[in-house]
Amino acid sequence: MTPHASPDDNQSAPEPGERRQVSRRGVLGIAGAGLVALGASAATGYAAGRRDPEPAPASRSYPLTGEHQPGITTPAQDRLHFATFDLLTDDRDDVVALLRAWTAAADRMMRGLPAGELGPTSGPYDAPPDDTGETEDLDASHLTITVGFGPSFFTDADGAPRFGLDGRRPALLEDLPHFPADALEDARCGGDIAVQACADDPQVAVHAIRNLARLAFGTASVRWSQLGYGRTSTTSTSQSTPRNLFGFKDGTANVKAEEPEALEQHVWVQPEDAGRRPDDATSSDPAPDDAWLAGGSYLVARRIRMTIETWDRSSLREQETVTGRTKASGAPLSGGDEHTEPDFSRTGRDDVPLIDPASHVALAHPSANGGARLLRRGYNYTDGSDGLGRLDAGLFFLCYVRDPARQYVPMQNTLARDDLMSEYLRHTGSGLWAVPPGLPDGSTTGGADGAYLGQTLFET
Ligand SMILES: C=CC1=C(C)c2cc3[nH]c(cc4nc(cc5[nH]c(cc1n2)c(C)c5CCC(=O)O)C(CCC(=O)O)=C4C)c(C)c3C=C
Ligand SMILES: [Fe+2]
Repeated sequence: MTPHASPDDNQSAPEPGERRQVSRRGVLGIAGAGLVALGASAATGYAAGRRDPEPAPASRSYPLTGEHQPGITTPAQDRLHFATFDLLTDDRDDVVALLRAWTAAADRMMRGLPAGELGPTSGPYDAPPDDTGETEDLDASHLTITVGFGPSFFTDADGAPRFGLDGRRPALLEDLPHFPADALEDARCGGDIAVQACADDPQVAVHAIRNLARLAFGTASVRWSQLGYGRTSTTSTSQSTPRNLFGFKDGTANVKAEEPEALEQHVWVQPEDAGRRPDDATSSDPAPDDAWLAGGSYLVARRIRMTIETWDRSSLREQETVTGRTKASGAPLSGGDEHTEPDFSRTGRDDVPLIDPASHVALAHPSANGGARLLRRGYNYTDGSDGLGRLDAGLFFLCYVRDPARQYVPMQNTLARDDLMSEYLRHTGSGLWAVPPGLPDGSTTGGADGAYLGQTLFET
């Protein structure tokens, strides 16, 4: 489906949990029929009593509610707009009001509705519209919005608590350590709040972030953002494996939605994790009061530039050795097909291992990481060229884990130190956020009583 194709041109069959829906304009057309009868006209400058449409039956739409936030195990969509925000206020009530407003808007946009109740053209003529309008003729396009809180959300630069959240910061939510060869740019790191918007239409993903930024005006501002295309992972067995910009299948051995035990073990923060400190913690501080995160997860983002031109001049043999898999089918070099488990003990001529022990797959495999796995959800990115005619392109690596200190940090240390692939990579952006659980099924959003993302942090 092209970005502006008719919503009837569904790109994919409905997924489990999907709703059927018409486009925003279609939904509003139904609601707006009454407006015509009332003689209402946007040109007169009045929004004459538009009803908030019923929860729209949707195609290509996922619900915001559920035990976990959407956008984690949801089948990875093809487009990403990721943004981080810094809060401009010291007032806890302002933060809660922002989270309420964002939740209501996210709920609406994920249903394929405008961000606000009036929409782009039916509000007061002399006020800014409560939706920016560029998705008027588009459906929900599988939009998911996922929100996380960074270390700086909880504590300021001097370590003092913010927003009355004393003791509420999970001990595992620390700035990531420096890794060998990191080339991080400050303007692509951190942020009090991260928002991941994924959709199958780039205009829908960008619209979501744009409207959340508009709603945040005066309370939070965008710190940095990243567009991504071409998912580089599969989060469901129903999906085919895509390719990254090195041309290799990426996402084969990912944790998938159909592995409930693996998700509990590797992705979802468990109730018994409350109060946990990293294994190397020496602090005598009291255990954190972080039971609010149960059912949530941790999100790691890394903007990884690939030195494409160097890669493109390397031989196929070198590319496959570095990766540990074949370029054609994605099968491990030890044999079999894409989904065959790698056999690291298998040797070839002169007893040399068929999979190089320093290959990416050998070093990222659970057997080299104490059994740790990640739920990867990355995207390709291309941000034009640098001043030297080289593509500024790579992988915007996103992963969700239950414990960043035990899962991501040691793996990244190993890869940065020993991975043959690291010669072709440069990490330029980074961040870690705690992603609160989802909204209970059946919750309503909006208004003073509505449920909101992060409610367990502020109200339990
Ligand atoms: C710290 C974690 C990881 C980073 C950073 C990372 C970067 C990165 N990866 C590729 C390409 C591939 N990765 C593959 C597998 C794979 N990668 C990680 C972790 C990180 N990758 C894991 C945990 C795994 C799975 C290992 C396993 O269980 O076997 C693959 C193989 C196909 C697959 O299973 O997905 C490729 C290809 C790039 C290009 C890259 C940075 C730009
Ligand atoms: Fe990888």
